Amino acid sequence: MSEPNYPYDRQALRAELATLEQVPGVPKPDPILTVDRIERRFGGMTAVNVEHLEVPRGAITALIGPNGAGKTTFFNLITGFDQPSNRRRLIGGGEAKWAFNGKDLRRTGASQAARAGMVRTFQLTKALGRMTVMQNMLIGANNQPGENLFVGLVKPLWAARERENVARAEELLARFKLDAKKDDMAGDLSGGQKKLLEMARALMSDPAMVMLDEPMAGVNPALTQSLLGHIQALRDEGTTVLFVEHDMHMVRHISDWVVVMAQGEIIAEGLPEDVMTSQAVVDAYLGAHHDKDLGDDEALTTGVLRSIAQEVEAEEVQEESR
Ligand SMILES: Nc1ncnc2c1ncn2[C@@H]1O[C@H](COP(=O)(O)OP(=O)(O)OP(=O)(O)O)[C@@H](O)[C@H]1O
Repeated sequence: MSEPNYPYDRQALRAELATLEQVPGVPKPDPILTVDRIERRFGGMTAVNVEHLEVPRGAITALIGPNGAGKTTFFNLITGFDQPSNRRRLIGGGEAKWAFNGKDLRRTGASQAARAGMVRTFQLTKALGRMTVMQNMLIGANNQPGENLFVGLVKPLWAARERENVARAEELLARFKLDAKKDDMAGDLSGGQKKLLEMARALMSDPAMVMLDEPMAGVNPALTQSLLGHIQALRDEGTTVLFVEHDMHMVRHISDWVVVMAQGEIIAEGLPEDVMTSQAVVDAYLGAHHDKDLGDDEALTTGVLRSIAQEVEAEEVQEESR
C-alpha cells in the first residue's frame, strides 16, 4: 500500500474537517477530486446536476441519498464509464470539468481514470464468476503484460510483470482471508466473500482513491464488521475512500465526511453526526418516499429510512411528553 505523502492523523483530519462550513460545494484544504458542473440527462430527466464538489484527500467520504438520487450515475461519470450531457459546450461555457490528483479527466476514459489512481469496485458479473479468484485479481492489475506491445513481445519482461502481479494478488488475498480460495471459481464464493474479492481486486493497482458502490449490501453482520475494518485500514494507510451506502448506521460509524444527493443535486455536506439529522436531509428522504407510509415495513427497506423514522418517532414522543 502506498505511504501517505502527508502526515496522517485521523484525529487531526477530523478536526480539520470540523472547521469547514457545512454547505454543499464547500472547498476542502487538500481535495483529491474536484468536480465542476457535471450534468447527465436521460431524455427529459436530469439524473445528475452537480455544481461543485471536492472530495477530501485521505478521508472516508460517504455519498448517500434516497433511491434514484443519482449516486451511481455520478460514480459512472467521474470514473469515465458514462459521459456527461454537458461534455462539450462550444458556446456559452458550462462544460463539465473534473480533475483527480490535479489531472484533468474530461477527455479520458475508464481505463485512464483507473490509471490516474481512481479505481472503483465493479460487481462480480457472471463471466467473472466463471474465472478463478486469482484470475479475477490479475485483471485488476493495471500493468498487464499484454497491454504494452513491447513488453508483450519480450518474454523476460512480461514474465517478470506476471510474477509481480501474482505476488501482489497473493498478498492481498491473504489480507482479505481469501488465500485458501485462490483457485476456486469466483462464482462459488459466498456473497460476503465476493464483496471482499471486489475490494481486493480494486486494490491490485494500488489506487490513490477507491470508490465502493454499496460495499456492505447483502453481507452478513460478521463480514460487515470485517469489511468496515478493511475500509478503515485503507484510509489509515493513506488511501482515500469514497463510497455509496444506504445504511445510516454504517455511514455514521465509519465516515469522516458525508455528501448527500437528492434528485441529482448535492443538497448537504458535512460531518456525519450533523448531516444525518439535518432537516434538509430528513426532508429529502421523506420527500422521496412521500407517497409511502413510513409505518409500513415494506417502505422501510433501508437503514436510512428506518433511522429517520425512529428519529421522527423519538421527536414525537418528546413533543408529547412536554
Ligand atoms: N441508463 C439510464 N437510462 C435512463 N435512466 C437512467 C439510466 N441510468 C440511471 N437512470 C435514472 O437516473 C436516475 C438516477 O439513478 P441512479 O441509479 O444514479 O440513482 P442512485 O442514487 O444510484 O439510486 P439507487 O440508490 O437506487 O441505486 C434514476 O431516476 C434512474 O432511473
